[in-house]
Amino acid sequence: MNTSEFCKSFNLLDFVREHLEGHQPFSMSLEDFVVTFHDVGIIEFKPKKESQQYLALSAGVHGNETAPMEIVSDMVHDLLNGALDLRCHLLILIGHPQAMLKQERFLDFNLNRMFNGEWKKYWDKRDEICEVERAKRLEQAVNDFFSQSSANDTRSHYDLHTAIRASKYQKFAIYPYLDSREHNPGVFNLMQDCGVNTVLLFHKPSTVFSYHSSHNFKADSITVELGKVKPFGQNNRDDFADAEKTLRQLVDSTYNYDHSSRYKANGQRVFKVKRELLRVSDDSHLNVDDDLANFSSFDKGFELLSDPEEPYIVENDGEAIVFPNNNVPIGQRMALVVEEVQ
Ligand SMILES: O=C(O)CCC(=O)N[C@@H](CCC(=O)O)C(=O)O
Ligand SMILES: [Zn+2]
Repeated sequence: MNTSEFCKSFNLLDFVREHLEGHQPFSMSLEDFVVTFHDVGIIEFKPKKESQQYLALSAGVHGNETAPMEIVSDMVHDLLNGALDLRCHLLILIGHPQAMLKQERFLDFNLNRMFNGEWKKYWDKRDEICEVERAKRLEQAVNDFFSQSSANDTRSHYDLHTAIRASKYQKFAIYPYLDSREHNPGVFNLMQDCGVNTVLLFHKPSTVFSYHSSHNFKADSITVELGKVKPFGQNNRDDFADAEKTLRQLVDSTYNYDHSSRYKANGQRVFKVKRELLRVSDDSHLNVDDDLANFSSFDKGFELLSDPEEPYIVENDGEAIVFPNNNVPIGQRMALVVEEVQ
């Protein structure tokens, strides 16, 4: 097959399904860029014209979160076929090919709890936990990508997800802890342009993918929850139109970064984490319905987390919950208790 036939028939998700065990790297030179398929689900586009923008887009770090994978797959197809221009350095990552094949969140261990070197703690168990080597490989890809940039270049990483349950605010983002850096208003504005009107500020270092790139490369990184988990083919792509349009504008550089505080005037809600509720024992149990929406709030005095040793009783009216999950192992997050920043 020649390059043009390869590009015309290329479907990223099918290609990933066909190369689950990995493949040898290969590159193709097209008119405006060189594209390198480094490994399964790891594709880098290098523009032939100079660019100071380094953009990493990851999707499918959880294998059942299909809409973001469909979006980046279509973008790759359009790049290869000249329907989308490339004006930045671009890294596309399909996070967890094996979980994607089964449309499951993860197979052995939550991949999005393995970054920022956390996988090293599980290295001896890499034969039992398939996510260990994948976390290492993804980190390496991000490290190689951002290491090519210099101090004056712009680095960004948008880790695209969909949430298990519905949300009171349908699209929201989690801005990782920034160590000593300031939040970038441009990121809030960008989120708003993606249709994301709620941003949650995380309060401490973590092991999620967006924290890895933020912490190690000072990238403008953020985890974006674009809607609710649905099987492949059942996503209504109109629901993602603003996000998709904005991501494409980042790639072809028609997006105008705006560092004003317009997101405030436009009513973007900002929350901060008050408490992370961890499973401390087999008896830890969140007293919430399975279909309770993210950002639902409670009255003071409600026993949100039952546990013989460490229950959590709501301390103030209006405390809200995000990502409640009774199905996590001991030591992992069962929920975030959040409150709105006024
Ligand atoms: O809906 C849920 O309960 C989880 C959705 C999801 O995968 N969220 C990410 C958020 C990562 C972050 O906090 O930046 C996760 O839990 O990994
Ligand atoms: Zn996810």
